[in-house]
Amino acid sequence: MRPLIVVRDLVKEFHRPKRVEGRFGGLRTMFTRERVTKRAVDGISFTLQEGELVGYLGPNGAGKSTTVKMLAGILVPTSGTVEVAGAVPWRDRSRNARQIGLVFGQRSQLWWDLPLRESLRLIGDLYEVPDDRYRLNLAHHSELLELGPFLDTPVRQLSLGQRMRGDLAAALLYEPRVLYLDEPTVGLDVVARDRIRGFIAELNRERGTTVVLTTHDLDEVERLCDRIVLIDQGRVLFDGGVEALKSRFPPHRELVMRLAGQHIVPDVPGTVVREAGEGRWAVRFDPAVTPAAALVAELLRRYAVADLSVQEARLEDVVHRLYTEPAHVPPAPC
Ligand SMILES: Nc1ncnc2c1ncn2[C@@H]1O[C@H](COP(=O)(O)OP(=O)(O)OP(=O)(O)O)[C@@H](O)[C@H]1O
Repeated sequence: MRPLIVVRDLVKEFHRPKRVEGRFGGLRTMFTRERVTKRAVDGISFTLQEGELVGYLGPNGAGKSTTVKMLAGILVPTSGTVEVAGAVPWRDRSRNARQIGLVFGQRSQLWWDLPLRESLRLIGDLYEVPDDRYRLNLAHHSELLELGPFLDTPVRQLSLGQRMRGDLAAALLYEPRVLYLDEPTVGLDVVARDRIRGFIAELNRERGTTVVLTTHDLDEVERLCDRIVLIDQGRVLFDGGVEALKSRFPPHRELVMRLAGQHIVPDVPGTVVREAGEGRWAVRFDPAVTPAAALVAELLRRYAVADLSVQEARLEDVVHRLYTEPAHVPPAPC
C-alpha cells in the first residue's frame, strides 16, 4: 500500500543577519549584509501509513515545528520532497489544506472575538462542509470534547483547555485525513489533558485519522503512540516502536527495597545508590550489565528484605539518555 505521507531528504535552512556585537549592536545588525545560515532540518526522511499515530519527538530546537510546517505547506523546504496523500503541500496548497488539520497548543486558529459556535460555522463554510456532515461532526465533537457549556462564549473568554478543545473540533470539522498536533496539551491540567488524549486516541481508532503528535510529554507518547520518530539537530536519531526503542537502548532501571528492622546501607555491586534512609533503599542499575533477576536473588540472599519492587523502564529515561548521549545511539533503520 502506498504510504500516506512520504518525506525524502528534507532540508530547511533559515538565513538571518549576523548579529553585530558591541555598541549599537542591535542597530548595526539591522544594516549588516552578513548572513548566518541555520540548518533547522538536515536531511529528514520517513514514511507514514494511513491510520498511524506517530510521536514526533526531539529536544528544544531539534526541528520538529519546522518539519510540521513543511508538511502542512506553511514553509517551503530548501531541498527534498514531501507528499501528503499525493499532494505537494506548499504547491497544492488548497488540496493539501482540505486533507490536513493543524493544531498548535501555543496559538489558536479561531476568531478571537467570535463565539466558538460562529468560529466553527465559519470554518465549516470555508471548507465547504455539506450541512448534514457539519451538523453530524459538530454534534460528535461537541459530545466527546464537552463543548456544550461554552459554545456560545467568545473565544477570547475561554480557558486554555476549553480553547484547545475548540481548536481540535475546528481542525476536524472537515474530516481531514491527517491531523498535526504541536504540543496540544501544554499548560493543561491533568483532567483536561486526559480528555484531549482520550479524544485523540478515539479519533485515530474509530475514524482512522493519521496523527502526527509533537510533544515533550513522554507519558503522552507512551499512552498514545504506536511509533516514535525522534530527531535531534534536524536529523532522525530513531524511527520505530516505543518497545523497540527501549530494547535497542535499554535505560537504567530502579529497584526500591525496604529492609526488615535493619538500618544499614546495603552494598551490591553493579548498582548505584540513589536514596538511602529509614530502612528504605533505592538503587539504579543497568539491566544489560546486572540482570534484574540476578540482582533480586542476590539481595534476598544477603538481607532480610521486607518489601521489594523493580520499576519498569521508563521512556523518559531512554529519551533523556538519547538527548544527552546521542553518540551512543544505534543507527536508525532504513
Ligand atoms: N523563522 C526562523 N528563522 C530563523 N531560525 C529559525 C526560524 N524558525 C526556526 N528557527 C530555528 O530552527 C531551529 C529549529 O526550530 P524548531 O522550531 O523547528 O524546533 P522545535 O524542535 O520545534 O523546538 P521546540 O521544542 O523548542 O518547539 C531552531 O534553532 C530555531 O531557532
